[in-house]
Amino acid sequence: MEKQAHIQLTKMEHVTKAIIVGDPKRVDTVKKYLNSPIDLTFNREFKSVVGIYEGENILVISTGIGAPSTAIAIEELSDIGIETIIRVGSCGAMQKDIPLGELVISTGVVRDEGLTKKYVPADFPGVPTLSLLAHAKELSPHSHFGITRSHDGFYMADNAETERFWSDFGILGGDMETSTLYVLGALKGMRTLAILNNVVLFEADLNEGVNNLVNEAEVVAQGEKESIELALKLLRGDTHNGSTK
Ligand SMILES: O=P(O)(O)O[C@H]1O[C@H](CO)[C@@H](O)[C@H]1O
Ligand SMILES: O=c1cc[nH]c(=O)[nH]1
Repeated sequence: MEKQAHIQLTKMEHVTKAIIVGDPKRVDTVKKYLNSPIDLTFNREFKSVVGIYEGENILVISTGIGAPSTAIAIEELSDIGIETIIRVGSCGAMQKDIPLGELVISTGVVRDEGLTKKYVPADFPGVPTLSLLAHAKELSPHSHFGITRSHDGFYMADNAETERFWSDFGILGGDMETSTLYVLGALKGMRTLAILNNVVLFEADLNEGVNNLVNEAEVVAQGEKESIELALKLLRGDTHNGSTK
């Protein structure tokens, strides 16, 4: 099998489970939790490592920011035999009562980005795999479970207004990749879940929050740690026996 054009990976024996992250730097953070990790590739925004967590082979790969590069990663991961993907991402809270460093687990997603509509109309729901979601609730009952929104950017003039609009419907948090994961995952028969670490308080300064993440400020670093540990436990317990749901 030839290498996939962007992720530059080919099928690996007994590797069917993956963690995706936005930031290539987070791949190295997840790597610390794996036994016998092997650096694979770093092409464009797609950095990858494979290693073992409690006997399970786990591929970790970055997607970069946003729907297009995430869709490319998911397509190519599907082509190399990945069946289960958990996103370990960051988000901005869209409700006042979600503190920094707490986890938002997306039970469904508003598809407010452009890319997935090129695959399937907006009426198609963006939802995770029920068994992964139920297991996450069991392992992390204190996390915030609810609907999230994926978007295409922050710097539009009406961004604050748009966020308030969606917040009023009870949306918990915003990111840029979950809808792509859920929609493409469903279309491709993959098993998916998104776990998001809150790095920006609702209506607070985006720069400050995202800089906290970049600088590994303690409160968001703790959330990142929890999200990684939860994803690994879920992947470890994910016994799908060839079934996609
Ligand atoms: O931290 P990651 O996983 O990249 O997730 C969030 O952070 C980026 C924006 O700062 C977007 O990719 C958004 O989805
Ligand atoms: O506010 C935020 C922070 C991270 N990622 C987002 O998409 N939004």
